[in-house]
Amino acid sequence: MTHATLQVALDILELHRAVRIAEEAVAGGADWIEVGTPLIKSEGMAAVRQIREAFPGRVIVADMKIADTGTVEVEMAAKAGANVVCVLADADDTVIAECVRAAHLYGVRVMADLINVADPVARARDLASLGVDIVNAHVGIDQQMIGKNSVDLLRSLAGEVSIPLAVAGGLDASTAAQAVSVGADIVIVGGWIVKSGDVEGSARRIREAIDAPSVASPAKQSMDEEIRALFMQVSAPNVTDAMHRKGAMNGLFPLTFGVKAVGPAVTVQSFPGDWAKPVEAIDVCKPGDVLVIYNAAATHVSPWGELATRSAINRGVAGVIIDGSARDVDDIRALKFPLFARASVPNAGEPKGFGEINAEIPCCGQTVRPGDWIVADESGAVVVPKERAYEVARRALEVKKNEERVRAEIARGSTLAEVQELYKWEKK
Ligand SMILES: O=C(CO)[C@H](O)[C@H](O)COP(=O)(O)O
Repeated sequence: MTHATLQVALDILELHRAVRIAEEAVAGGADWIEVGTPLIKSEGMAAVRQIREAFPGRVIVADMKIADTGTVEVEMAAKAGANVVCVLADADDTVIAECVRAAHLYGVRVMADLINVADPVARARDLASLGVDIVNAHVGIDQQMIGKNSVDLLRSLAGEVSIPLAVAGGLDASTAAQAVSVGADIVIVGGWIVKSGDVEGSARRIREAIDAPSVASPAKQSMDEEIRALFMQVSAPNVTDAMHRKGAMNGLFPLTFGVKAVGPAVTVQSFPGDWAKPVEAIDVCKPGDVLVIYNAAATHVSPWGELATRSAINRGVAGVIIDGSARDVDDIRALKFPLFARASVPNAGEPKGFGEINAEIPCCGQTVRPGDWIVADESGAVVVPKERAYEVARRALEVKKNEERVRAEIARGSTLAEVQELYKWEKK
């Protein structure tokens, strides 16, 4: 049976939480405990000391990401109780050599992190000859958000060096198993375990996956399918959080409930009382599109109602957003169609035909271009520029994951201020 080492990366800021999370991860089957870079930056070597004290028999990894002064940094981590110390593979050879010398003096190992290295295979060979003990095929969190993949990086290294290979970056149970089948000796998992609402269960699922790796690879999706699948897993608030609190439409309300609209925008520029372009635009939509209608914020007349909704359902339209009003709301609710507007009003106006389909439009304080992504739920609607849709969707999922563990800790009786140490982190 394969036995890869499972290293849990404590990538969190609060030390008191890190200890508990590590206990749960170890109970779920984690072997090594990594004091993650964010924890080291937040708490310093005290974090390494405390984790060492709490886990006397475990291998402790200090993810120092050393870039300079190799001796000093390896020494401080080793003296605090680390068994493995991480250096940036991109650091100068003099730094690597100093790390290796200091590691030998203190009886610890050096792991080199290949994050952002231009030629990972050549650099991994150099590192092995400089005396590094482990190389880590690591794709960083920001790089993951644009689709870079640590298993691909690991694959390129397999068989190229004789020292152990670690892998890190966005791994879950399925990709951890793939990593082991590609040749990983050490599987490093952060977010998927430590941000989970059930840390022990998540660690156990990874443990089981890497102990009996299956090589089945998931069916390939198109980029749009992937973006939609990601956005369907998150909420509109997760999305605006992922965009640094941007993108939300103001003054818009859900007129139907318990439904969500996700999809690329088909836009409509229209005028109050003129419902021709909004209705014609239904026939321009592809299944899964969201119709976004600028109707000059009018609240005295509606360009949308039940018959338009039934037509939109026939076309597979994912939802409608109106900077203006809608009517027949009772019928539309019964149809469970996602509809968002400023107001409801019974007047319909006339189909005159002014306006434009698929032009850039203003909508509730945002600019929407055809193809920009819309995520709308009962909290409201967010527009995501099409160029950043994949990245924002990935980041929104991270936001959601971050909330899972916090939610679990609140369920155990903590408050949000306690969990996040709000007072400590107030801006000074
Ligand atoms: O070193 C790191 C970030 O720089 C992380 O520890 C590593 O990427 C693992 O975390 P995750 O599984 O969340 O990607």
